[in-house]
Amino acid sequence: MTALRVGTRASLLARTQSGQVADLLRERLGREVELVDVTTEGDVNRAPLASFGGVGVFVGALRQALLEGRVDVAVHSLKDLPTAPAEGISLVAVPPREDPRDAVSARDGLTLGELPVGSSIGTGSPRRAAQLHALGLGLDVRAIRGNVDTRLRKVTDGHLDAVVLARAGLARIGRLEAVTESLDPLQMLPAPGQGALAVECRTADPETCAAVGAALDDPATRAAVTAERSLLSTLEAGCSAPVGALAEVVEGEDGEELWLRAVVLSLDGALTVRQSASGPVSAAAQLGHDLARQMLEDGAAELMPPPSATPEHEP
Ligand SMILES: NCc1[nH]cc(CCC(=O)O)c1CC(=O)O
Repeated sequence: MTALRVGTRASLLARTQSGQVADLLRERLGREVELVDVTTEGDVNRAPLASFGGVGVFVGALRQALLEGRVDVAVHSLKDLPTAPAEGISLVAVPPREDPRDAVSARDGLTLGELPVGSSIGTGSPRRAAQLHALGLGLDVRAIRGNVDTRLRKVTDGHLDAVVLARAGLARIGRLEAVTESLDPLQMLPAPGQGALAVECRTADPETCAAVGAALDDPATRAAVTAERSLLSTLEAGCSAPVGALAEVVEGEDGEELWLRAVVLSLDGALTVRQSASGPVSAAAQLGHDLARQMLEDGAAELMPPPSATPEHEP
C-alpha cells in the first residue's frame, strides 16, 4: 500500500498538529504516513486577513490539495473551519480536545486582575477584545496578529504588557511556560471549536475516510464541537463575529449530558447576551441551534455587525 499523505501548513503550530496526527495514524493504522507541505496565502501575506479572504485562506489551500489528490488527509484547527460544509470533503475525525481555555501571557508573571489600569494587552480576535472590555479592568486592548511566537515576543520585548492566546496552541508547541493565567470560561468563553482539531478526507475516498475516522475520532469532543458550531452557524456569525461558546460532556442526573455555555457581545463589550443550556449528547446540533435561537430572541441579533462590517479576525 502506498504511503498516506497528510497535508500541513508550514507554521510551527500547523506542523506540530499535523505531525501528531501523522504519528497516531502510523501507530494505529500500521501504515506508512508522510507529511506534505501545503503553503497557504495566510502564511505568506501579512496584510489584514479580511483583505484577502479571512481565516478561510488557511483552510482553503489544504482542502484544494485534498480535492486535487495531492494529499489524502488534511488537519486543521477546528476553530478556523468555516461552519458551512465543503463540497467533496468529509470531516472524518475530531480527536480528543486540548484544554480549550484562553490564556494570558503577561509581564512579570501577572494575572489579568493584577494588571494596572491602562495596561496594554494584545489580541487579534474581536471575541477576546470584547470580553476583555466587558471585564471592565480599564485595559488598553490592542490589535495584533502573527504566529504564536511573534505574539509572545511582544511581551518579552516590552512592546505590550500582555497578550491573550489559545492555551491549546501554546501546549502543542511546548510553550506553556509563557502562560501566566488560564482564563476561567466565566470570564472568557473560548471560540467555538477552540482546542480541537478537524481531520478531513476526500468524500470520494471512503476507505480512507472510514479508517482515519475509526483511528482518531473522539465522540465526546465531536459532540461538544458540534453543539458549539451549530450555535455559531445559527447565529449567522461566521467565524468573525464576537461569539464565545464552550460545550462539555458532564455527568447529569440521568447519565451523560451535554452542557453548552455561550456569549454574544457588541465589539466594545458594553452589551452581552449570555446563556446556557443542556441536553442529550445525541442531540448536540439541536442543542446549539436552540440556544442560538433563544439568544437571538434575547437581543443577540442586534449586537452583531452586518456581514459587510465583519471585522478583521485572527481567532
Ligand atoms: N487562528 C489562529 C489559531 N488557530 C488555532 C489556534 C490555537 C489552537 C486551537 O485553538 O486549537 C490559533 C492560535 C490562537 O488562537 O492563539
